[in-house]
Amino acid sequence: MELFTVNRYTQEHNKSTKYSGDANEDEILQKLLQKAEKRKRKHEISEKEKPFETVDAIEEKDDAEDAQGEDAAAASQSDKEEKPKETEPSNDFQVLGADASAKRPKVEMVLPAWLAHPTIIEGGSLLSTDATDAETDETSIKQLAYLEKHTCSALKQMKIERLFPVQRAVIPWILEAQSKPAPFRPRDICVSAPTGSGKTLAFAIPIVQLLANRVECKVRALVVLPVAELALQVYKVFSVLCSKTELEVCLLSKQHRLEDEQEKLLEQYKGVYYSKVDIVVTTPGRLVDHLHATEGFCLKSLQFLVIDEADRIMDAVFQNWLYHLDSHVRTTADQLLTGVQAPLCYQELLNSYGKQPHKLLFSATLSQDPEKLQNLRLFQPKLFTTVFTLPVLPSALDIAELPEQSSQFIGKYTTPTELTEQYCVTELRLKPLTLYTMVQTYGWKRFLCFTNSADTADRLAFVLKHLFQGSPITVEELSANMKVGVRARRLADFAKGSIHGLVCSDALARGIDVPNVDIVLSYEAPRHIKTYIHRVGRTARAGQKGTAITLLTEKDQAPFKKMLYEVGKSMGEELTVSADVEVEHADIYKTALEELRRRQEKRKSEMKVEKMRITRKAALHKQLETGDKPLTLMEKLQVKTAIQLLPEENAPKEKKQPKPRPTKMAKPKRKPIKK
Ligand SMILES: Nc1ncnc2c1ncn2[C@@H]1O[C@H](COP(=O)(O)OP(=O)(O)OP(=O)(O)O)[C@@H](O)[C@H]1O
Repeated sequence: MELFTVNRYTQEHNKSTKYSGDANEDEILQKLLQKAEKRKRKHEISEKEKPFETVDAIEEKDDAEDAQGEDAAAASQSDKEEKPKETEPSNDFQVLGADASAKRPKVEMVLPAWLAHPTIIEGGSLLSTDATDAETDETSIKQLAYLEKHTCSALKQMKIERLFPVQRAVIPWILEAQSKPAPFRPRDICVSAPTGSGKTLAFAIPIVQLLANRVECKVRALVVLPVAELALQVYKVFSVLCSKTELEVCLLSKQHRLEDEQEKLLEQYKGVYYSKVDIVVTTPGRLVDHLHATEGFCLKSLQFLVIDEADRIMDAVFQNWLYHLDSHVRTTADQLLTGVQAPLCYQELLNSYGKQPHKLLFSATLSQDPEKLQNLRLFQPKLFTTVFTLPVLPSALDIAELPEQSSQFIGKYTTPTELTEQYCVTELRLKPLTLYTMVQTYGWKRFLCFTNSADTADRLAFVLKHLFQGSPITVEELSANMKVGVRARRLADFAKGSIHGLVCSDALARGIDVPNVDIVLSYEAPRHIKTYIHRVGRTARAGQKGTAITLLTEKDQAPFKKMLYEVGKSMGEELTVSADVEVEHADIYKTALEELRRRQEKRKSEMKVEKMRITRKAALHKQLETGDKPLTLMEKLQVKTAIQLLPEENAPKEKKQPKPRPTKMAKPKRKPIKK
């Protein structure tokens, strides 16, 4: 600072020799601050463009103030006094367009009444532990008059004796809403309940009961889930419920061939297509495939549209599936799924009665954003959510502000009461070793470990496999990079117990119901609270106890704490790992890391070669397609480089190369129906 002062203000310094160096510095600083303040105020005033107070007038005023005293504190004080005036609402008429950049008072978000005032799903623990409760158990399926015999017998087959709170709230409501005569159309519902609280049965039971007495087989219920694994899980639940009725359920997902699914969906008789199924469980992508490619796939009789993990499906575009579905569902111009909302006029209600599906949305992290929900054009929506009280005392935290709750419903992100949350602070470079040490120390036999990306999952699984070599613990990877079939096998092995730990990417964090997961580890702190809620929700399901542990670096701690705090959660207890144990395993860790480095290098060079091969093939392909047309200079160069990189390969045999067949949209193969 002294250097700066001497160089820039030598003259002043020489004149005012009576001041010490420090005092001079202070004075200059003060002047600079005042100048900055002046400039800032000038800017603010010019922005506001007050009609009766020009910038010059303000400058004069400032000068006068300066003359009164050089004290910067006083200047800032006067500034502070002026500020409230700026935010005071003016009673004057506002000239449109003249005040566009002026600061306006903050507008508070106001939720629609149905979101702000939900129906609360009461009920604490999912498991009945009370002895007296067991004797006079009103929740027992035998006591619930609204459950049909076939449902009770299916539930028994699933070893379910009581209904969970979300099921007790939602099932009778849907059954009653559907029993109303025309033109009373049931209100669409959104259900927000914790992970593992039994949401699947909450929509599956009423749908099966309401469709059980149908005469003609038509697609009357469509259940949409974000990933194939989830669709399979929900399909299994429907299959058991439908097995006691005449209803047919079908799974449409990328796990099967399109042609096989078409066979299962429809049959043709005298040129007319007939549906072979009543309930379709699918993913958005596969649904769009069938809407385009399956002739005769008709959704005009759709009575129920269930969107499970609704926030995930609404967040992603998924080939604009809702738009495609809309055109298949509507029968008249007004009955749009995504377009005009059905009017409340009696005659129009009567006309549209029974022609629009009853929409049922389910999620553990349902979006509060009315704009997103707007896309679905919900009819008079109703929200069911679980009771949720803020468990964190504000005094226990160093974060100053309480989360804003005014006019917002709380309970958006709820976790099961049986879940214990913990965290462990470690160094970034030691994370795999810490994880390994924890598994060894606590003897975990069924754990899931989530990473923020599929690549990290791959690398971590590799290191852990090396670390666990020779021990009875088996660890495998399960990520979106793998084929659906392999993922299914891994999950089955984990469920059987032949794999003890799965290292997963977040693609599988949602909805997957693997029984008896003891521990969910977050190897990396999740970036979003929703991800955290779904990850930890893989344990403590259906009333069982479970623990979630997050590995954090020093840097991760504050943002993670803030993220949890914003939804009224705390980080829980800290778990520590002995440094001695880490030191003990340092050698094998080092070897594992070296192995990983070697593998990564090998992969990198393999990828490079592969890239070149693809480039060369693409260039050759183009040459064949364009016939006599010569290659561009860039294409020639690409081919040349690729050939240089692959000396072992012979020169391309262009003429012998089969011409690639033009890709065609798959056409349904149908067997002729015997008369
Ligand atoms: N009434 C019940 N009694 C006992 N177990 C039940 C009951 N209802 C559901 N379950 C079991 O609870 C587990 C979780 O159910 P389900 O998958 O429907 O939860 P979910 O709320 O959809 O969870 P997520 O939000 O993670 O998808 C399943 O294994 C299911 O079989």
